Amino acid sequence: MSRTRCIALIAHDQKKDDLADFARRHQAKLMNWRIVATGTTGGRIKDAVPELDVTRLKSGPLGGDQQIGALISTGEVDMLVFFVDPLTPMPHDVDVKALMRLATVYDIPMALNLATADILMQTLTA
Ligand SMILES: O=C(CO)COP(=O)(O)O
Repeated sequence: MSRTRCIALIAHDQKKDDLADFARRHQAKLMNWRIVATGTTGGRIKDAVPELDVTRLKSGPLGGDQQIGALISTGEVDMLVFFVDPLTPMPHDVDVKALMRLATVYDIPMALNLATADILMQTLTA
């Protein structure tokens, strides 16, 4: 039997409202996925849609991006939605870059903004 597919959801602070709204709008499809999220983002998703299966990892600046990168490298994450804030300097910018690099290395679908994430969700049959 195949395992439940896993999507990683992350948003920088200025984009968390957008991601909470994204989770609400795509709730029906996301219900079929296991979700992993960085700490604060995961809390916001749970608040927005309590029915979703969300595993919260560490907050991004404390290693959460790296944890998600590790899960990608072990084949446990099938898709990445990461609403990045391009206008704010981040102390953990190197971690953000490393995560995007691993998503590219392992060739998993990766959406870095709302428009692309919406298109990605539309391609999912369930
Ligand atoms: O900083 C982040 C991603 O780089 C997100 O972390 P939080 O979800 O803990 O805010």
